[in-house]
Parts: sequence; C-alpha cells; structure tokens
Amino acid sequence: MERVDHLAHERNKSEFDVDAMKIVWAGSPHAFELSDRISKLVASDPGFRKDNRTMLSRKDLFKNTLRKAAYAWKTIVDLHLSEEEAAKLRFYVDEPAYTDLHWGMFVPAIKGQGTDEQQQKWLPLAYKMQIIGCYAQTELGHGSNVQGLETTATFDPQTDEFIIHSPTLTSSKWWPGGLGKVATHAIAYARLIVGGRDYGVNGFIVQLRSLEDHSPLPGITVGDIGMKFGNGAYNTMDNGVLQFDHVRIPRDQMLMRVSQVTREGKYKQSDVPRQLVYGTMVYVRQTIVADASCALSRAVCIATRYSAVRRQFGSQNGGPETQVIDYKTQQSRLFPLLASAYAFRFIGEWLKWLYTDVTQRLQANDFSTLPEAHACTAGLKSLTTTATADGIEECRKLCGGHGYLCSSGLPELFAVYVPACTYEGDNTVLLLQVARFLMKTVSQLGVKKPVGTIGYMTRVDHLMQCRCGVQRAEDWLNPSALLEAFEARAARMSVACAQNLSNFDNPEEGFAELSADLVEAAVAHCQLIIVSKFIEKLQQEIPGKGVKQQLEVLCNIYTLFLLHKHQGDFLSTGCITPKHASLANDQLRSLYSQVRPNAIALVDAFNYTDHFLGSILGCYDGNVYPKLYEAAWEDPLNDSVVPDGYHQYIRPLLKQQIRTARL
Ligand SMILES: CCCCCCCCCCCCCCCCCCCCCCCCCCCCCC(=O)SCCNC(=O)CCNC(=O)[C@H](O)C(C)(C)COP(=O)(O)OP(=O)(O)OC[C@H]1O[C@@H](n2cnc3c(N)ncnc32)[C@H](O)[C@@H]1OP(=O)(O)O
Ligand SMILES: Cc1cc2nc3c(=O)[nH]c(=O)nc-3n(C[C@H](O)[C@H](O)[C@H](O)COP(=O)(O)OP(=O)(O)OC[C@H]3O[C@@H](n4cnc5c(N)ncnc54)[C@H](O)[C@@H]3O)c2cc1C
Repeated sequence: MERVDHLAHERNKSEFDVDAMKIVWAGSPHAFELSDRISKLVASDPGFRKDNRTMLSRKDLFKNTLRKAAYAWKTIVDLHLSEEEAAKLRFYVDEPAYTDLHWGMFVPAIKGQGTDEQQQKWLPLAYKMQIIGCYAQTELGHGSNVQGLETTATFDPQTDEFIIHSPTLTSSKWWPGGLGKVATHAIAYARLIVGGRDYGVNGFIVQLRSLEDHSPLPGITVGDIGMKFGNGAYNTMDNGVLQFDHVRIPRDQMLMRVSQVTREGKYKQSDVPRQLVYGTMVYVRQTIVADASCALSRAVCIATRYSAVRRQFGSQNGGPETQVIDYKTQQSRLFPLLASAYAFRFIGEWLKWLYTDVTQRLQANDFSTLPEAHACTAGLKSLTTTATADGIEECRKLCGGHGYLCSSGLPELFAVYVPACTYEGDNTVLLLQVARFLMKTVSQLGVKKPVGTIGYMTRVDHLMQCRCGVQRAEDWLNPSALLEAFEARAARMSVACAQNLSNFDNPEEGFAELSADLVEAAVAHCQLIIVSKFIEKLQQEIPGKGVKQQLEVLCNIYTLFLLHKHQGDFLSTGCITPKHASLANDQLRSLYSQVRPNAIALVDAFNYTDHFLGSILGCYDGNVYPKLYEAAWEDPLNDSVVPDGYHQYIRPLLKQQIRTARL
C-alpha cells in the first residue's frame, strides 16, 4: 500500500537544505553516515522491539532487557562493530541497562584512577565483558556529600589486604545501576583507613558475585532497591543495595593512580590533585550534557509534528480548522524548545572538546584547567538536564490529551529522563559548585587573570557600568548586543553576591545564607556559556542552502527567549531597561514567524526513525489518527469485550442498584 505523507505540504514549505542540516546536527558527514546506518539496523531488527515496554511486569521487563543486552552484544561481536558504532547501537536500542554503568562508569573509573598495571589487568576482562562492573559510590545516608561516605576500607598489613566493611545501615550502598542483579564487580568507594588514620574516600575494585553461578560472595549482601517512577522507563535498570561484612580484597585492588598504600602500610599521595578521585563524575557529566540534546530533540520532534497535524477551531466557510502550530501561544512554548535542542547540541560538542583538552593536559601534568572543567561540566549538566526534563513535560502538554497516552512516547521519555536532574550530582548541589568557582574568581580579580569561559571577568569594570545600545527590535539580532547583555548580567550578579558575602564574618555561613542568590548567579554564568558557544558556532563556515540562516534564527530565539524569561535579572541589575525588554519580545515574536515554515524540516534534520521516536504522535508521515485508533485496540485490556472481574465486582453492583430501585 502506498504510504501517504500527511506532512508533505509542511516539508515543501521549508527554505533550507535539510540534508545539509542533518550533517550539522550529526556533527560531520562521517557521524551522519554512521548514525543513519546504525539507526536503520536497530529499527529493522525485531530483536530490538520496544513498543510493549510500558505494559510488562517488572520481572518480564527486566528479563527482556537482559535478553536485549545479550542480543546487542552478540550483534556487536558478529558484525565486528567499532566502539563508535557500538555506542550508537546502544543509543538507538534506547533502553537503560546495566551495560551503561559497565561501559559508562566502571571502565572509565579504571582508566582514570587505575595505575598502568591495574589497567592492564582489569580492562581486557571488562572489554570482553568477562566481568561486569558497576559504580558503587552512593550510600543510603549520603549521595551528594561524597566526603560523608561511611563504608570503610581498612588495610591489614598482616595479610596485605583491605577489609571492606559497611559499619552502619546508612553505609549500605544504595542506587548503583547494574548492582542489583547483574554486576560481578564494583568500583566501591570507601574511606581508606591505614594504621588507624582516615585518608578520605577512594575507589576499590571488589568482586561481588561468583563468576561460576552468580551467587553473592561471602560477606556480600546484594539486591535490587525496588520499582522506580513510571512504567517501563528506568525500571529496566537494576539499581541496587549492597552491604559488606568484612570483605577482604588484595591490596592491589585499591585504585592507586591518585594515592597509594605500600606493602609496608605506608600511605603515599601522587603529585596529581586529589580531585581526580572525582574524575569519572566529570566524564559522565560531560556525556549527560551531550545526551540532553538527544532527549529534548526527540520530544520536540514529536510535539512539532503533532502540532502540524492537530487542528482545533478557526474553520472558515467549512474549510479546515487551524493547525495548532499556527497559534502564537503554541509557537512561544514550542519554538524555544526547538532552539534549545540545537543550542544543547552545540554546547555538548564544545564540552566534549573541553573534556578532551583537559584530559590531554592532565596526562602532561598540567592541572590548571581542572577547576574550569569541573565548573563547566557541573553547571552545564545542571542547566541542560533541568531544561530538558521541563521541556519534555512541556511537549507532553503541547500535545494535549493524546500526549498523556503512553503511545505518544512522552510519558516514558519523561520518566526515563527526569532522574538525570538528580543522578551524577543533584542539580542544585552542582550549581553551588559553579557558584564557589565564581566567588573564587571574583575574589582573585587583579591577582589571577580569569581565562576561558570566565574570561569576560577581565572586563568587569566595563561590564559593571555598560549601557545597552539597542534602539530598535532588529538591534537585538546583533550578536555583540546579545553577548554584552548576558555578560553584564552574569558579571553583575556574581559581583553582587561577592559583595554581600563580604558582609559576613564567616564565609561559609555567608555562602549558606546567600545560596539561593548564588545559584541564580551560577545559572546566569552557565546560560552565558551556552549563548556564547552558539554564537561562536555560527562564526564558522556552515555549508548548505539556508542552513546558517536557520541556525541564526534559532540562536536568536534561544537567546532572546532566555532574556525574556529572566528579564527580572536583566532589569534589576540595570543591564537593560523595560523598553529594551519590550523590544526583545517584539523581535522574538517575529523570529517565531520565521521558524514556522521550517519547523517540520528542522525536526526532520534530527533524522530519527519511527522506531527510535517510539511515538504515534511523532511518526514521520503524520498519519496519527488511524494509528492511535488501531493502537487502542491492541491494549491487553481490550483482549476481551467483557473485562475480567465483571462477574465479581460489576455485576453485583448493578444488581444491587436494581434491588434498591425496586425498594
Ligand atoms: C538493552 C540495551 C543494551 C545495549 C547494549 C550495548 C552494549 C555495548 C556497548 C559498548 C559501547 C562501547 C562504547 C563506550 C561508550 C559508552 C557510553 C555509555 C553511556 C554513558 C552514560 C553513563 C550512564 C549514565 C547513567 C547515570 C548513572 C548515574 C551514576 C551516579 O549517579 S554516580 C554518583 C554520582 N554522585 C555524585 O555526583 C555526587 C555529587 N557530589 C559531588 O560531586 C561532590 O561531593 C561535591 C558536591 C562536588 C562536593 O565535594 P566535596 O565535599 O569534596 O567538595 P568541596 O566543595 O569541598 O570541593 C573540594 C574541591 O574539589 C573541587 N571539586 C569537587 N568536585 C570536583 C570534580 N569532580 N573535579 C574537579 N574538582 C572538583 C571543588 O571545586 C573544590 O575545589 P576548591 O574550591 O578549589 O578547593
Ligand atoms: C536513577 C538513579 C541512578 C543512580 N545511579 C547511581 C549509580 O550508578 N551509582 C551511584 O553511586 N549512585 C547512583 N545514583 C545516586 C545519585 O548519584 C544520587 O542520588 C545523587 O548524587 C543525589 O544525591 P542524594 O540522593 O544524596 O540527594 P540529597 O543530597 O539527599 O538531596 C536531597 C535535597 O537536598 C538538597 N541538598 C543537598 N545538599 C545540599 C547543599 N549542600 N546545599 C543545598 N541543598 C542541598 C538537594 O538539592 C536536594 O533538593 C543514582 C540515582 C538515581 C536517581
């Protein structure tokens, strides 16, 4: 049967080269080819079916994930996929699993914190998945406060071993993904105790389960922590609980790149900073930022296509009703999210570059950029995940009632995504880290030159008193005007916080008292980073008819939307006047009209298959209503016309009503 494209008229309206935009989105022609090939491979393989996930019981769901993970691994091995291809396969399979923690945290922790010998011993086993690892840091009593962890690793010089122990209930490891039912090994974080002295938290490789029959080893109590938010969603993951009862491991299973314990029981600190113990978190925060654009673009793709299909009100002379995408209110909620998806894509690319750069410097014993890398990964992780989680929920609302159906794909996408605001660092806690970095920078002005993303502080005198030069709405399209407004707002908010802090005798007390303002200053700084990197991206050559123009429109929408949303900050710091704010809003409205004809093509550029989107509302051909109707009949509740339980619970009620009526 010929497929009718219900969105063809929308696609015909577009004013730019969609194929060229697909390459910009993917990052390069090579990345596009690879992504396109692997997404089709996954979509065409029934072994990766996912449409029944929200209806399965937890046990069936979990077993199905184990099957898929094994099948994915077999596919990777049989097809000799490269690491890059395997990572894409994981992405398009689109199901959280223990493998994420094995590849995403266990392996990087050994690479980042293990010595050369430790890497040589453990990595080949992990690469072949002959051992399966997890990252066991968080405990029942402490997650954010890593220094507050209670698990102990006490060196026993008699046997040359560490004794890993959970001294309290609150020291039970709690949350690690893959731990509950699968992992054979963990990187367990514990307080290092040598000769009765506490040297703080360090990572240890601990075997948890037998490699023969998977039973927990002596002294290990381990299980799953239970059902989590939403159907399907993150319940494919076995987040676990773990207690150690004096478990002995050889001394060489302490990760010893940052500090060492000798055979004689001497503690030695390398000349690398202690913060490298937190290095795996920096790596994962960077991958989470890169992933935010994927989750947001997926929700935006669904909401945009559906908004073009859906019609309500406005029929004239019996003609078609208005497409809801044509309502200005729909545009003002949807298009900033579309622009954010692109902004997050580019900030993800940039952060990857920054991470690679800092890693290379660390290898050459240059630790100077580590604080900035920590602040950027922490702050951008916080900003992009908060905006993405909120954005997915907004997309659900933009789809009206049908968005609430699991078949829209949006409830599961939200449920699977929203813990990103908490894991790998609670978003508020991470912004407070950025605030510390900002306060330190301000306090050292004149002593130490701010560089990189904080470089604008070198112009703090100018930024504290500059006046916005915008006179007409179009003036807001000038990147210099935008950048200066964002720099001035960020600088003024940081300086105001620093001045308020100086009124406290005890800086820590002051920091706690002013923490809500400090978080706002951190948000202003991080938004400036995203805006400035988007603007920088547009200074590069970008091939393809109309592609650069579309990206300029999106960049301006992203920036002016932030200015509009946070106009309180801009006005109260005197960076702009109410007149400037009003002109910015006029410009924003006009930009929405420019995006409108290109909206469908801009989401087509994500190149998502219907399998990956997993949404009837977002399907490529826009044939929404017949698909919704058919899907309803496939629900197991419709297997029988009369439901189970009728005779037990409905019929007696109805009969009782009849008797009452007779009385
Ligand atoms: C069914 C599907 C099958 C598919 C199968 C396919 C299989 C095959 C695949 C093959 C693929 C192969 C390819 C491989 C690629 C794989 C990629 C996979 C995807 C990976 C994604 C991972 C998955 C994500 C899932 C999410 C899991 C979540 C895990 C966790 O949550 S782990 C726990 C995280 N915990 C936290 O984040 C805790 C937060 N707290 C802290 O970080 C800190 O405690 C703190 C808040 C920072 C405070 O710490 P302190 O008390 O020490 O702080 P203080 O403030 O005193 O700071 C001291 C100084 O140190 C500085 N500092 C602090 N932190 C850092 C740091 N991290 N780095 C540098 N510096 C730091 C701080 O600034 C202070 O400095 P000073 O001021 O100068 O003194
Ligand atoms: C789905 C999921 C998967 C996870 N996977 C893993 C894993 O694989 N391995 C692992 O080790 N961990 C894992 N975690 C744990 C995760 O890293 C922690 O939950 C996270 O770091 C937050 O810590 P917490 O739970 O202690 O929150 P808390 O710190 O208890 O946060 C509670 C509230 O207190 C506030 N708060 C805390 N401290 C401060 C402060 N100093 N100032 C102001 N406000 C503060 C927070 O903002 C928050 O509102 C996972 C968690 C989830 C939800």
